[in-house]
Amino acid sequence: MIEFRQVTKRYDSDHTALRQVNFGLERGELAFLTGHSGAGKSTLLKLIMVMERPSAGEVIVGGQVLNTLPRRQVPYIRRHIGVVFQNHQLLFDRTVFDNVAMPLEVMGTPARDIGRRVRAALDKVGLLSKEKMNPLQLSGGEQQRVGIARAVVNKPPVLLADEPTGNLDPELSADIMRLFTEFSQVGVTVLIATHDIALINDLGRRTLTLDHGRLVAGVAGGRHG
Ligand SMILES: Nc1ncnc2c1ncn2[C@@H]1O[C@H](COP(=O)(O)OP(=O)(O)OP(=O)(O)O)[C@@H](O)[C@H]1O
Repeated sequence: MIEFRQVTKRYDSDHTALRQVNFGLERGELAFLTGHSGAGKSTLLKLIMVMERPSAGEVIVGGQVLNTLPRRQVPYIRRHIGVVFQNHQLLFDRTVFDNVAMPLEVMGTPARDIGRRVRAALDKVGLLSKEKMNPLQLSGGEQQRVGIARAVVNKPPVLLADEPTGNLDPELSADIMRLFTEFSQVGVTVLIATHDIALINDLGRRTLTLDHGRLVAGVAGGRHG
């Protein structure tokens, strides 16, 4: 579902963020992406989201080579990629329902489908009863779950998360990871960038480790230690 072939990303002559990175993630695979600050994790996620383009090599998502994708097609690719951020990026002047509905409204989904799909996503993350609330009235863990509902409301085949448990205690982090695992079980390819080694070791999933832009480990089923 996601494939990197000899991918190098150079921002300028002094900043090479990724060096000849190779890996592939299958449909329904859940993997972690880790490495020191500045190792290139965010850059790798941005290449998948087509927020950046590679300097060399190929990034392939869902069989589509993204390098040469015309700019006007970028929004269509992005619809297939749900993204969860550490700081939720929720709008605090809208209800929980309206926050989750946003991607569907952007896509022009008919109003009669929006209600059904938003409620299905909120139900999935256990927040159906809070749809009319303002995100500010929710706890940090609940806000993060609203962010996850918004990321999956249009059923993307790929889900990316950048430090999704950064501000949460271990119990809430485990809840969030359970959700990600459930999405992978229904075929979503999930890639989670994190510094949280405990989280990684708990799940015993494949870990892609970056070190100064190079992929140094990415063994299937490998544990990080
Ligand atoms: N827009 C940019 N222009 C120039 N250099 C950049 C740009 N974005 C990132 N870099 C550089 O690329 C390298 C990788 O950065 P990146 O943000 O991908 O790392 P990261 O692993 O996500 O770090 P962190 O864990 O701190 O978020 C760093 O040296 C960074 O300074």
